[in-house]
Amino acid sequence: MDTKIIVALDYPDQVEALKLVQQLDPSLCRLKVGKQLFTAAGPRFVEELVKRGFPVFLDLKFHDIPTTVGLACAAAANLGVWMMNVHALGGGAMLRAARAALGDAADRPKLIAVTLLTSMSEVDMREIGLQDTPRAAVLRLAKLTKLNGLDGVVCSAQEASMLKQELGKDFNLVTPGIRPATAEVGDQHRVMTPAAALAAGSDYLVIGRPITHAPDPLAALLAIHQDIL
Ligand SMILES: O=c1ccn([C@@H]2O[C@H](COP(=O)(O)O)[C@@H](O)[C@H]2O)c(=O)[nH]1
Repeated sequence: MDTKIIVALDYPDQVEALKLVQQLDPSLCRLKVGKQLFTAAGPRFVEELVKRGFPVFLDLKFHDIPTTVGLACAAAANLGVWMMNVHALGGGAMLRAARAALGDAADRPKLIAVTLLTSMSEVDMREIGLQDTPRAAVLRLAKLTKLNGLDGVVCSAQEASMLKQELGKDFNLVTPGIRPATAEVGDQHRVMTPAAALAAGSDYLVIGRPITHAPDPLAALLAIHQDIL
């Protein structure tokens, strides 16, 4: 099964992460390794997840000068990950360097760019000098991402239908901020339920705490599968 669910393994170390991973298999979910787990467990743990057959999204959101980002993307590709990302706010030259570093082999990792973090509201945008709406900023950054040859973006599911319409069905939309109706929203602002996100055009749903903080994470994941059947 080509699953659309990406479980965010936001755990303090590999021992904690493996408690969940050992209950999973690649037909149930893809896995995301972010800054916390990567910093604690390192690249060898990413390789271990790849070895177990999971498509791994390395969510390190690179944002630096173009040369540094290109070299970081090349190093990430060597881990055998399925997907990696950078921040679109790094600009066109940085996006091109990231894309160029991955080459054109058929099995290269997918490269996507974060538009506007799903935790950000219009108030947060004003604080950093962005004067438009989240939708306008996301569209602008997604267009820049596509123009520079990347495979898709991280956005909220609230922007998914607009982006599918504007940028086409092959441009991947990876959406965190997914919350089953009964889940706590926490620090996310632009959220949607799993079923609504898929209906809106999300290609992949990134889900962390609604699964990892559940009393029975496997049961929580299976319940989401049922919900989106
Ligand atoms: O805009 C973004 C980009 C990345 N994330 C990451 O996704 C997960 C979401 O976890 P939840 O516990 O389901 O909120 C987390 O790893 C973030 O770093 C995001 O939320 N928004």
